[in-house]
Amino acid sequence: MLSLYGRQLSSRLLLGTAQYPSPAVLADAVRASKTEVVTVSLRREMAGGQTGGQFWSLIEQLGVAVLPNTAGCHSVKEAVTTAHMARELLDTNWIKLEVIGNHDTLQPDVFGLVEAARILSGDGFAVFPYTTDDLVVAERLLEAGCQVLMPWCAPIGSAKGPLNIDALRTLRGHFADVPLVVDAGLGRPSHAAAVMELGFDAVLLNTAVAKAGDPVAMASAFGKAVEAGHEAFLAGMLEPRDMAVPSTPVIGKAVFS
Ligand SMILES: CC(=O)[C@@H](O)[C@H](O)COP(=O)(O)O
Repeated sequence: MLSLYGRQLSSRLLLGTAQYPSPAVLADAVRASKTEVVTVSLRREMAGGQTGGQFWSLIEQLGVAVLPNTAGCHSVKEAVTTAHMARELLDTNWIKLEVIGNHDTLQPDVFGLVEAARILSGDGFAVFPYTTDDLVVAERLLEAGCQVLMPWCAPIGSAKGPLNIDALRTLRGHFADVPLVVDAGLGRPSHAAAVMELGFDAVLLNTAVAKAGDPVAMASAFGKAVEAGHEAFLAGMLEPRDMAVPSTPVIGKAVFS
């Protein structure tokens, strides 16, 4: 079981709710993925979003936990205010904290992120910070009160997959006891399996499912890939070797003359 801020989850896939072709497809994708947590942009959905007021009843019907996010916030003040609104409206102290630092890359402003994380942790929030794969920033976020980290593997919506496997491996090695969720930039189920094979606890993704030719089938594929990657990690994988090693024993081989 995955434990995030004391909540036990069977699924290690967290799914975004934006950009689906229709509310019905979103609902079917959530079910097919078997996720138990969806993230919702408070700013977008409060502004009417893609589905208007019906969106919230749809999410309620799905029976999944809601992780509100501060997507679209570019300053500490905006992010903190949005988090407080989310807590009041959705009755949860969970917040996926995004403080965007650059319009083109949508990469986090890690300085603002640490500041906002400190404020919100002090205010009693369970903060899920969307961060880079930088080790020192990760340390600062933990010092600020975060108990979960969400490093990116590539820029949001890029579908590039893990750009810096070594940095992700370093994070995993360094923070053996901290739940680490890879967030953003995944494009294919094999990307999800690859980071889960490194020992990450979960992945969060949106675009690769919502924008797939068949979002429901893709949600199902990602769900399976996450599970396969985790199972492989637990099973203990063979390290790559330089030399060939025969997989068929020589002793007892039939002799043809
Ligand atoms: C929905 C959400 O929170 C995104 O900001 C998240 O980071 C996912 O990124 P992808 O869309 O690249 O999967």
